[in-house]
Amino acid sequence: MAENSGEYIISRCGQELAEELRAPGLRRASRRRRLSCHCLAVTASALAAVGLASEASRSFGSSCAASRFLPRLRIQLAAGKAGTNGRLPPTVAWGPPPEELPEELPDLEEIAAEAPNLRLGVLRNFLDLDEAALLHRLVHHPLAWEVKDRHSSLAFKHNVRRVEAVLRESARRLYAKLLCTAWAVDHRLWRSMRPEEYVLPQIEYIEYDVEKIGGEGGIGKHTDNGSLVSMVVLISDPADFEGGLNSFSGPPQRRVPLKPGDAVFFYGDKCEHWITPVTSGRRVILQMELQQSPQRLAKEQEEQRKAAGSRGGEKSRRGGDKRGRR
Ligand SMILES: O=C(O)CCC(=O)C(=O)O
Ligand SMILES: [Fe+2]
Repeated sequence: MAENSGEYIISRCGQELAEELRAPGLRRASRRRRLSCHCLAVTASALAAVGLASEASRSFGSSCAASRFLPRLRIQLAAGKAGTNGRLPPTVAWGPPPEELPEELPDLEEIAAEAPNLRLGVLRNFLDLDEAALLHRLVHHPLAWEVKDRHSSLAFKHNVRRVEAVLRESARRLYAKLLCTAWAVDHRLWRSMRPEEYVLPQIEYIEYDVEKIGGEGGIGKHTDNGSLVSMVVLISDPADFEGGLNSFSGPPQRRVPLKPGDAVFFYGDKCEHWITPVTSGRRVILQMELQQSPQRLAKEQEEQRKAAGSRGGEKSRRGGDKRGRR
């Protein structure tokens, strides 16, 4: 196995990373030197983050400065589909640094529920005006792309652009703040993220613009399937729209009015949520979901299949009456 091939790197990073790197594609592409600079940089930083900095620079050259990325992020290259310039930026995994504990979050307001998984966390003034302005600018960047991936059974009227790649590349401090805070909130409220596992962050700029949509905006009751931690931050002025109140199933059912910059965190996969219709104006939010790894999802589904089998063929949770968003 040649030292500088993707295969070598993959063998050093272990089976899980190999799957995420989609080994054959990476090997072919790196041999022909046809991976985009962006992909190379992400790959290089992935290697640096798992302690293979010298391999990263040997394999991809010093032009892909691994140090451009936050060293505490464990990064992996995942699937790329058609999108920006015919390719979507790769999904990049994140895992909490094993040796660090999350911040204490003294300002976190906890909103109780009967079941621990339905607890909510609110951080007032989580993002400031400059951070909101940065988001309004970056959403027009070529690394942000439009998605239409909501489940067909879900009632929604809004426009969505994915921004995790542009945040990772151009607003690293903000990107790290979102992830580290979500990790800390999870640690306090649900402990759904396991320290040795990674998550796949999906960050979306979502706009409900009644004029643009040609009617009321909104999203019906749903769960964010596979999301261990979901976050919604209001980044427009409530004076600019009517309706759009964040609501969560209980017991007890809760409504969480947000002011600009306020964030609400919830266990997306478990806690049903929706907003009241946006009846006029324009409401904009930043939403983040920390999706569980495909390995964990497969394991969970297998356990559910087994449990359903032992209960005599009852439908699995995901195959039941959940209104999955995707
Ligand atoms: O607009 C919101 O506040 C919530 C959006 C949401 O839950 C979603 O897009 O999954
Ligand atoms: Fe949602």
